[in-house]
Amino acid sequence: MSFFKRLKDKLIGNPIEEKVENLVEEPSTELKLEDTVEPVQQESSHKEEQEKVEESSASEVFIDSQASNVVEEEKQEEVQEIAIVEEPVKEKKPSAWSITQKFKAGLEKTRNSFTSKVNDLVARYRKVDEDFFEELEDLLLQADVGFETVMELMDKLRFEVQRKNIKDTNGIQAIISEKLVEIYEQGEEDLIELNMQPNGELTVILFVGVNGVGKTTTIGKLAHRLKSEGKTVVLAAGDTFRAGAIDQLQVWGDRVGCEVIKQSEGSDPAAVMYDAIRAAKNRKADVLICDTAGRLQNKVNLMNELEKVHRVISREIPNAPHEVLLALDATTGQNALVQAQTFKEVTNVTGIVLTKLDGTAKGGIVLAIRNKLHIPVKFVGLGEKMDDLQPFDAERYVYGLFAEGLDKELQNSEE
Ligand SMILES: Nc1nc2c(ncn2[C@@H]2O[C@H](COP(=O)(O)OP(=O)(O)OP(=O)(O)O)[C@@H](O)[C@H]2O)c(=O)[nH]1
Repeated sequence: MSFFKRLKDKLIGNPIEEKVENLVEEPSTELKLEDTVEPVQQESSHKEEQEKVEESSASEVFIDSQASNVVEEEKQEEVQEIAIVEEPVKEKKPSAWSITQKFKAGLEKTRNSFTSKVNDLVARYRKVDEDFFEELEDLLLQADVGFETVMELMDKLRFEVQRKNIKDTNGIQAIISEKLVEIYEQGEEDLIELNMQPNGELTVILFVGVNGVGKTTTIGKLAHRLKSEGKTVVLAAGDTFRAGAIDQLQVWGDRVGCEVIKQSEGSDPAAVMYDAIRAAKNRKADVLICDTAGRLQNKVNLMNELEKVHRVISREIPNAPHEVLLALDATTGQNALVQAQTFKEVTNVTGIVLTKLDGTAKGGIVLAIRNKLHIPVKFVGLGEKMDDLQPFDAERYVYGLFAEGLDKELQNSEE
């Protein structure tokens, strides 16, 4: 299958199949959205409306009107059918296209800065030559893509241009996109999924990262995501150091509808973890998400604290924590790489959550992180809303970088 056909399938999904899936899996969603007044669910309702708009704009571009009529009719039947079901279980799955739109919106700053410069370059040069490559190299470095990745990409581009005997700079964005996905995905496609425990066993996720990167917000968003998948989530307020951290997590717990296990400020985080594991097991929860303090100023303290927390958790549940997610703020650029290096030295980080990707024009940092640290970026923060935390997806990311340039290629790709 060609790159663009694969990209198209991924980005827009199959709207009709998605409707059928939602009908089978989540029969009570519409009732929940109409009948409840909780803030979380109101937000979901808003999200639904947004998705309808987004889906219809996707239809304009990619789906013929007949297919979208079928979807519309099915949707109406669905509302009538499910009005009699009472207990909501899961939220309706967002469509593939609505997730793609989130990446597009979240990467707007990067697109406006980096991609518009690429467009200028293409307009100025018209012909692919060494000077063109050199300027492109500079642009990629400015977008924080990282030296090694840029070099690898440039080698691949030169090779491809030669192989296909490409002379014209038009369409170079499409080739850059293809090569970026290739570089990102090489050899490590499966690592984006969270390591969830089977058979209803408790999954423990430990969050680490310095203060201010958006750790608490991310924990709240992840809890919301897991809850909307039908999981029971408990939160552990393990940041007992920063003033207000416990209350802030409690606010998120209330918003999302999760129990928060906490002690007073200044208490031992390991003791909080112990209580939290007991509580989560008693409640037969599926997931326990643990906040921790991010004191980077003193590496020895940080190491001791995380070691103790680890020890307590794995004494209660062998092999836990199942994930250690490092929250990094994308707007801090290269500094995020330095933080990651330090955390990597003190604990076994299994994945990165890159927050505030929507707030930077240097979204290339995703590629630098992957290349420098060899730790998968599992989630990206694409905005402040509850559902703006998305599993990282290389194809959607690349689409977010070159959306306008790629739309034409996608439309022309084989059906
Ligand atoms: N635009 C945007 N803002 C975000 C994102 N993630 C978090 N934020 C915002 O960043 C700010 C800081 O997030 P918090 O979770 O409160 O982080 P903190 O309390 O300063 O510190 P920690 O919890 O220790 O990281 C808040 O205003 C969040 O709404 C994101 O992905 N995009």
